[in-house]
Amino acid sequence: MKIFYQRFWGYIKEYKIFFLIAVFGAVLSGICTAWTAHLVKPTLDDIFINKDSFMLVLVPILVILSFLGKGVGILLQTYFMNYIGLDIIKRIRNQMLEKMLEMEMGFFNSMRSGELISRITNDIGLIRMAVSNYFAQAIQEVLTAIALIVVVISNSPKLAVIGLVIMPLAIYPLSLIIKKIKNIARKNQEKNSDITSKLTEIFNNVEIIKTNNGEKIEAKNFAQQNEHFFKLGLKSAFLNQLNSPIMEFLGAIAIGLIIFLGGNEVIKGNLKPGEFFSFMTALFMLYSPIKKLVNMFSSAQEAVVASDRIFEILNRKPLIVDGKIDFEEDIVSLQIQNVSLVYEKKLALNRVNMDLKMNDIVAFVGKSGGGKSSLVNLILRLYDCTEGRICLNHQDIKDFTQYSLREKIAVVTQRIFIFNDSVLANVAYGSVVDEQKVIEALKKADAWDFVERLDSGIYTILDEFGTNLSGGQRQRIAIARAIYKNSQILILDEATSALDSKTEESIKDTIAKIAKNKIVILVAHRPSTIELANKIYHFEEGVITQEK
Ligand SMILES: Nc1ncnc2c1ncn2[C@@H]1O[C@H](COP(=O)(O)OP(=O)(O)OP(=O)(O)O)[C@@H](O)[C@H]1O
Repeated sequence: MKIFYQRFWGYIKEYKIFFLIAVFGAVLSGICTAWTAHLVKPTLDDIFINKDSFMLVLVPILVILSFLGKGVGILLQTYFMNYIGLDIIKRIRNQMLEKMLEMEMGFFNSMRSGELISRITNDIGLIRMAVSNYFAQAIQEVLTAIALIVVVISNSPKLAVIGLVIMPLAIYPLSLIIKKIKNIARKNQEKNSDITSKLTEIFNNVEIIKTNNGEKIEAKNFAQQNEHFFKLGLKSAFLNQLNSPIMEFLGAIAIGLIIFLGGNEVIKGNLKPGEFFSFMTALFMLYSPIKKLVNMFSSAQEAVVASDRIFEILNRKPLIVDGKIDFEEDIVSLQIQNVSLVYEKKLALNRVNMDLKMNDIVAFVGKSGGGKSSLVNLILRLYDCTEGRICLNHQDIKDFTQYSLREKIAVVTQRIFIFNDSVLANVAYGSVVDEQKVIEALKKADAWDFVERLDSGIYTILDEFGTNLSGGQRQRIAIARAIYKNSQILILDEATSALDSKTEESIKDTIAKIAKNKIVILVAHRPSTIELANKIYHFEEGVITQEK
């Protein structure tokens, strides 16, 4: 809990003025609340018993003013704290995505996408309440409680002892419950991640699920996870509610005792009725802030767990450390020197060597799983070599910033990314948009014919994953994107596998034409694609076995 507030205090400090206004609102409403309890005393003693006509006018005005003050205070507090809370949440959400995108590929392989989505949406949602409301509300409730305790003690210190001694007795059972709530909150949030992961998996694979008649299996698996989630939610709701009856029971004991003892004092004439009722009103009113504080503390457990999950990501350092040099010169050569790559335990590349020069068109061939795509991933620095090094113009790529390195490389991989945006934005993705250049790239990639015929041409919005395109059309958009980038290294990893032989032939001509002053790497199985290459590297189980 302490760590939680320390973490967010760092953020809140940046909104000093707004925070001070909110605290002023909290103080105002706290004082006004206590003042209303105090007004019971002049109402009884001065108006009813002493029949004071001046007080008859003054007390109602003071009542109205104190409620007005309370309302204004609450409004100031809630508006400014919500502003601070929502703004912090917005910033943390942005920071989280930026941080996640900085992570190496291994991070994404080990975390399910649903888990990441859940942290960035659900977990952040959970801390919102705590940051927006609990900080100022806690201040307000503590101040209200202190002010009411002052009223209680000033009316009868003797009776106050009874009321105020019972309170700490409640702390022990409540602390046990709160500990349990925290455990359940952790399980609950993990389960929520499981559910989001399952849903992402289902929606991303809906075609396969349908073709394999998997709807019932998926629905059943989901229902099981959902049932578990429901049980945890119910348990947490029950424990959260258990606080109130415990507090109420102990409160009733205190009030019963006070009525007995206080009534006795009034009968004996040691205490005025006004003092007693003011005391009782303040004590009744004291119950509300204390109950709210206890409830807030137990609800904040979810936020504490969520903030642990959020800061686990925010404090994590990417394993791929960015280089310092902006790589600006032209690429003349690419060296792969004694490179090995181990994914967790799997040896994917074993002491690979290669020396490529500008104007080379090389082909990586070999059986599936041989390590071709792994080498491409290393050149792109999506992973770091476990051993050996990769150099551009004889300088280790680790020295360069990842941004400047990837600016120099255009890739079409087996997995084609189409964004839910226009053809124009899809082709120019990551670069400055130039319509004429996009059309040129589409023409070179043999995609212009079909794009031109789309309803809005290059402005047609493509569906997520490019589901409104055929496999071959998707591939041609991806090739156009690589051509548009006009980088000095062009990597085509099975980039023409979905094309008919005539289109493939035409794209081959384009590649031959644009290969000038570039290094082109073709990862391929088909002999037709390999024809272009002046060097062929044969991969088998991570080793280059043949070189022509
Ligand atoms: N992210 C990963 N984590 C663990 N192992 C991986 C990962 N990616 C690839 N591998 C393993 O590394 C080996 C080489 O895979 P790679 O994708 O480089 O082969 P490839 O030659 O490109 O195959 P294909 O022609 O089928 O695309 C395979 O045994 C594969 O199972």
